[in-house]
This record gives sequence, C-alpha cells and structure tokens, in this order.
Amino acid sequence: MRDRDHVAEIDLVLRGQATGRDGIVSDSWRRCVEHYGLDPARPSPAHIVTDAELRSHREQSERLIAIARSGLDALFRQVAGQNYVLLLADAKGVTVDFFGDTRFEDDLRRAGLYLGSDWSEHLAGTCGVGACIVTGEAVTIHQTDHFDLHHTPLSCTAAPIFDTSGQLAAVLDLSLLRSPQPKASQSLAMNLVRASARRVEMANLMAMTRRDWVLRLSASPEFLEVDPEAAIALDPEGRIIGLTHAAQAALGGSRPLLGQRLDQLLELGVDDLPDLMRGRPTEDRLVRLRDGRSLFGHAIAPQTARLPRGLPLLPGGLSSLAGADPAMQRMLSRAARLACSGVSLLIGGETGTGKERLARAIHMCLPRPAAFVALDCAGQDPAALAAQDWTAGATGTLFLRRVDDLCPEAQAVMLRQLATTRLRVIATSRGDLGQMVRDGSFRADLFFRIAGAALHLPPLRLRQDFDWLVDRLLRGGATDGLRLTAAARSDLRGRDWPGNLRELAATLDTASLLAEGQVIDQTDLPPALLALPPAADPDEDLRAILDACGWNMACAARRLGVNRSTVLRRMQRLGLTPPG
Ligand SMILES: Nc1ncnc2c1ncn2[C@@H]1O[C@H](COP(=O)(O)OP(=O)(O)OP(=O)(O)O)[C@@H](O)[C@H]1O
Repeated sequence: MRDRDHVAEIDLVLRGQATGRDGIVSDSWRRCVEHYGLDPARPSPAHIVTDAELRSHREQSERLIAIARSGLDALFRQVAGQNYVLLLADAKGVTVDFFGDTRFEDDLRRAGLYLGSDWSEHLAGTCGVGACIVTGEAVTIHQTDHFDLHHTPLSCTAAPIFDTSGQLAAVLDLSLLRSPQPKASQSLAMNLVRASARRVEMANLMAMTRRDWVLRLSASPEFLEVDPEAAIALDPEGRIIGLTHAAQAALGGSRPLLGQRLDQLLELGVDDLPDLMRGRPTEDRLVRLRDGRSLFGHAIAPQTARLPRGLPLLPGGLSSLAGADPAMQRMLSRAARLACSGVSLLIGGETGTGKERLARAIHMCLPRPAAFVALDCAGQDPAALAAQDWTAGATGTLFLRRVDDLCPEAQAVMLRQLATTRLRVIATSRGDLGQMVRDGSFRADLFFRIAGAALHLPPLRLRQDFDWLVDRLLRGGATDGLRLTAAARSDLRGRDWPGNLRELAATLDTASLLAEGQVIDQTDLPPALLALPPAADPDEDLRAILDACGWNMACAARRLGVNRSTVLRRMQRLGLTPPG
C-alpha cells in the first residue's frame, strides 16, 4: 500500500466508512486524530525516553521485570531464529525490557523496538503496545494497521499483564521488523504472548501472596498443576485478595472478584482448601461453581501461614483441623513432626471424629506429589486383599480405613501384603486396637507393623473448640452468612454427639434448610438421633466435660444427663475447681 493510500484510508474510516479494518484498529485511528491530534500525513520517528527517564521507569517496574524475566527468556527461545523482538513495556508504554538479535540493533533502535522506546498511543499512534494499554486486550497491529507511516513495516502482537489487584501493570509485545503480508500469520505469536502474559501474572501472584492460600483453577485436570488458567489468593476468611486476569472469566459474574468470598462463588470454603492440595489425584479435585459450572482446583497452602489467635504454625492442611483446643493442638503438633517421617501411624477415635481427614492432611504435608491409596478394611475379603498390588514402585501413603474390622484371615493376608509395599501406612481404628491385641482378637505382629506411632482424635463432646467447629461448618455450608441464635448454640453444645463431626455437619445442614432467613434458631435444629449410654464410671469424664463446657455447670449437667447439684457434688468429691 502506498503512503497516499494509507492516509486516504484513515480519512475514509474517520468519515465512518467501513474499509475492512478490524474495529480495534479503526477505533484507535479515530482516537489518534480526534483525541491526540496526530496527523497520518506527518510521520514521526520512534520516541525514545532519556536514560534518566528509562532508569526511573525500570526502577518502578523492577520487581515485575525480575519476575517476568525467566518467562520471557523461555518465550524468546521459542521464537528464536524467526527475527522476533520481544519487548516488555510498562503500563505507560515505555519499553523496560528487551530481547532481540543484537546483530540488527541499529535497525531495531531506529524502528523503536528497543529499550526506552515509548509506545503510548498518544505519541506513537496506533501500535500494539498502545492499543493494548487502551483496550486492556491482546491485539495484533499488523503493518498498515499502524497509524504512523514510520511504523507500517512492523507487525506487533501485544498482550496485557495485570497485577494481583486487576490493574494493568505491563504489556508483553512480540514484534517483527518484516513480516508476511497476511495478518493471520501472527496468530501463533498471539497465542504465545497470551500464554506468557498469563504465566507472568501467575508467577507474580505466587510471589506476592506467599503468606496466603492460593487456589489455581483449570478446566482440564491434565493442565491443573502444570499450566493452570487462572488463580486467586485468599485471606484467612476466604476473601479474594489477589487474582490473575483470567480468574474473572473463569469464575464468572460481572462483579469484580476482589473482596468477594470464595463460598459466594464456589461450593467451597477456605477451610476445604486442604482437600485440593497436591496429593489427591487432579481429577478428584473438581470444584463446583455456584453458577452450575465445574472446574478443577489446586490449592497451595501459605508458605508462612497466618496464625489465627496465636495458634502454632502447622504444615499442610493440619492447621485447619482444630481451633483453640489444647489436646487437639498437642496432637496436631505431634502429627506435624511425624508427617514426613515415614513412620506408620495408627489414628484412633470414635466414628466421625475426623480420622480420615487427619490422615489426608498428614499425607499432604509430603514435599512432593505422591500416591494416596485408600483401602476400606471393613468387610474386606481375604482373597480380594491378597489380589491387591501396592508394590508397583509407588511411593506415598497407604490409607487403611478401619483396620480393627479386619477378620483374622484378612489380618494374616494384610501382614504379608504390607511386607512388600513401599507405601507409608496410615491406619484408622474406631476400637481400642491395643485392647484387641490383649484380648486376642487382633494380631500383635500386625499391630506393631501399623502402629509405629499412635494419634488419637477426641470425641466432639470433649472438644473445647466446639464453637470454632460449628462456625467452620456453617461457613462451608451451601447457604451464605448463616448464624446461630444463642439458644441454638447452647442446645448444640449440650448434646452428646455420638456421630461426632459427621453428625454435627449433618445437623447443621438440616438446620440450615429448615431455618427461615439467615438465622438458625433452636426450633430449627433436628432432634438428636441417638443418645450415648451413660458412662461406666460417671466421674471419669467429668473434668473433660467441664473443660469442654467452659466449666459451665448447667451445660455439663445436660451432657451427663444429671442435674446441676449432682455435678457440683461430684466436683467437690473429686476436688475439682474451675481454672483461673
Ligand atoms: N476438622 C473438621 N472440620 C470439619 N469437618 C470435619 C472435620 N473433620 C472431619 N470432618 C467431617 O466429618 C465427617 C467424618 O470425617 P472422617 O471421615 O474423617 O471421620 P472418621 O473418623 O474417619 O470416620 P469413620 O471412623 O466413621 O470412618 C466428614 O464428613 C468430614 O468432612
């Protein structure tokens, strides 16, 4: 196209005629003339900022340049030998980093494809970087798409890089001094800059939010861990405090994501994130969006976790298992110390106390992804057990659910099988396995193989973090913002909970369905389904129950099924006095 024709086409477009140019280009031409007062008939050479100005621009983008560098290196290697130049411009349009073939340095400098060139639209006219800054979208400005005749030999493909709060931070531009005529020749360049910009945003988010939970998202399980599409960072309450640009499209909704709570967007709360950590197969980490779609999620725990209420820092998902319950905290610190040791673990506790959850959290403390092989021992047929193959070189965890339910024949097979596996055994038992060894119903040799160390989960009725657990389960439920009246809370506190956390979760789920509005009252609570038989020795649990009830005698009396004066009498007999 001759220069005269280019100027004439711009004129036509300004007069509202369609010439076949992309909308993004004709809009930019209009801005050039109508807003910036540029004249297509008067080409101007590249604008290069002074050395002092360049230094200042680079200083302001220093952190981003450092983070982007390895990604840009990789991108430049991908296009090596094809005469592309790679530019990183800051949000003002100034080139702050540059990768190009130094043999053509003079040509590149003259064309403005060099450090310090200013590609803002009001100076350079329609160009890749400038149009990308104005529209916030990835663009190709190919040859005569450029407004300024000086730039019409170039082909520039640019993608925006947003910071963790969604503000434009930089533009990544892949340009050619000379390119084939069809614009479609640049579609691969477009895919490359888009993918690189997304990876730089991801690296930036990870670097900025080391102390927070990050949830990475992907539409396919295969790419979840290697190249996720989007990510968000979350504060301890589950509010979004950072994001990559693609997160808005991935999570949908027209409202800005910053500040929204995770459970408003997904059927998932911040406390469920440990379930999405490495260690579970990616295809099992499906997360459902409130709008009905599904994605795969990969949660990354804070590297230095924020410490709620001064509780000790625990690795992986262990911190999310308990609030301020001293016995639980002691048990969890022990679990943390044993987590990566390879010692076999036996986790005891009544049904529904969270034994499997603890086992998974311990597994997730492993530094590298590893298999988690789960086997239900209840009703396990010895022949089927003998056919199991855990020897195929796999490392990771062999989770044996309810080992106390293995029949004697299956116990013998299990012992043989365990002799051949490299997997680390974590077993759970509802019954007292030591007692079963003593009374001859469980093999001592198998017991010693699986009980390298023992951990015990207390029943819910003895937990001092009961309110914390209730709030946690309420937050994780389907209804947002639910709360309990004081009467409902005190009713729950007074129950036995023979089904422990499983029963509490089900009770809260039912209550949230029965509640009108956002408040669960006592009348919304389903009745307790099962009462515990009275303790063999009623004094045995008194201190623990008083602890769990915060030494409120009415609460302890309700739990024990006696009246307050009985509690008081027993306390006096045992010499128990409230702490402090
Ligand atoms: N810390 C926790 N916070 C919230 N929910 C929990 C917690 N621990 C367990 N749960 C929930 O309680 C239920 C029972 O947990 P889990 O299966 O780990 O218990 P278990 O002790 O292994 O049970 P069982 O002995 O009956 O197999 C599950 O629905 C689990 O999600």
